[in-house]
Amino acid sequence: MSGFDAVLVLSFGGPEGPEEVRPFLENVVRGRGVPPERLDAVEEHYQHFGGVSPINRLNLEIIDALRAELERRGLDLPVYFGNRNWHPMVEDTVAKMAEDGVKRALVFATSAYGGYSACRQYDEDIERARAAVGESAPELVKLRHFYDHPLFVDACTDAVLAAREQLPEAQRATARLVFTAHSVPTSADRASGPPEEGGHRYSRQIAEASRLVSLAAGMPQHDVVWQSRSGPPQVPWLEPDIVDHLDALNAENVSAVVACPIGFVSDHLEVIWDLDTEAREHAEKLGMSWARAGTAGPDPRFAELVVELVREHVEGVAPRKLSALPHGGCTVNGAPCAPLCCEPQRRPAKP
Ligand SMILES: CC1=C(CCC(=O)O)c2cc3nc(cc4[nH]c(cc5[nH]c(cc1n2)c(C)c5CCC(=O)O)c(CCC(=O)O)c4C)C(CCC(=O)O)=C3C
Ligand SMILES: [Fe+2]
Repeated sequence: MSGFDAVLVLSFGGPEGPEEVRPFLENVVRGRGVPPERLDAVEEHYQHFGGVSPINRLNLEIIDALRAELERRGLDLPVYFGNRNWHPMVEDTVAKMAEDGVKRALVFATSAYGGYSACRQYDEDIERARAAVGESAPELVKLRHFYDHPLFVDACTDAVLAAREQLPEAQRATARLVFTAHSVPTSADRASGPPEEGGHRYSRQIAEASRLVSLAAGMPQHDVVWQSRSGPPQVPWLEPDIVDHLDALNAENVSAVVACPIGFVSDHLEVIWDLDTEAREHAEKLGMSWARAGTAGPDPRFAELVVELVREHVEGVAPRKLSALPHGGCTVNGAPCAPLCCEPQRRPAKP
């Protein structure tokens, strides 16, 4: 009927023990000009949690919920799991899919957005994995961006409202809603999306998702800021950083913040370190109240969302989206969305 025989959940990956941290980090930054001092600092963040990132466990929870939701909808599609940077590696998973006789699969990448790191790099993963497997590799069709899907927006909205409830009652009405996403080099943001769209697809989609959630939450005044900056210091990245932004809000006499990590689908290490540890401590130092909204991944609507994206392909369900911005990301066998879409940036040459 639909012509698809499996779903592949494709994610970032993370270490599961102290000795896995460094090799994982080396995989992440391979050839990307991230200075060793930055890697040392990030290694410490991971070692702080025993060298275990929560990301694999959270992805397995998403997969369990996805399997149940597929079954509930009567869709008989096995779900596979593969990562870019750590085990199970996507190359091994796609090899297993080929062995199992999978011919054509839908790929759910665990990012709602366009841009090089959030979309195109997952295309590269698909291409690399298929090339490693060779002729028997299944056809892999990536599902589209979902930053403005009503189920994603609703899940984030309820998480924001639940976080606001954690604040002292007197501060709830005036608390500032602050959205965060992973920073990227400004050049990468400028190059994101097809050239005819004018660039900045990543930051525009983040801003749009944030606007939709802030309206739905009834907290229209909101800010969009960035976190987890990497790379060499001389390369400009999207700003302001959440920690600097807390200083700015404090100077404006804002006394409470609800932070929503809208750029991520689960509470992985960059959320529990950069927000729950660094930003929270900074807020406390400034005497500000701080509440962090959960990510959409654990919400039951998230599995429904993934299944709805699958049903767009297998049942011709009409795509639901709340914004007028285009949604890309749906391509075959790792092709870019359009010529020159989210072109990888040239990394600064080593001095
Ligand atoms: C846009 C974006 C997303 C969101 C889209 C998506 O979710 O895919 C994302 C997600 C994630 N990023 C993660 C971890 C890391 N990202 C790094 C480095 C970088 N990220 C970048 C961008 C993004 N990253 C960039 C431009 C770099 C610089 C190097 C390069 O150009 O590639 C580094 C290297 C060390 C450092 O931070 O310097 C680490 C360890 C984890 C897993 C955390 C865990 O283990 O739980 C997740 C989900
Ligand atoms: Fe990252």
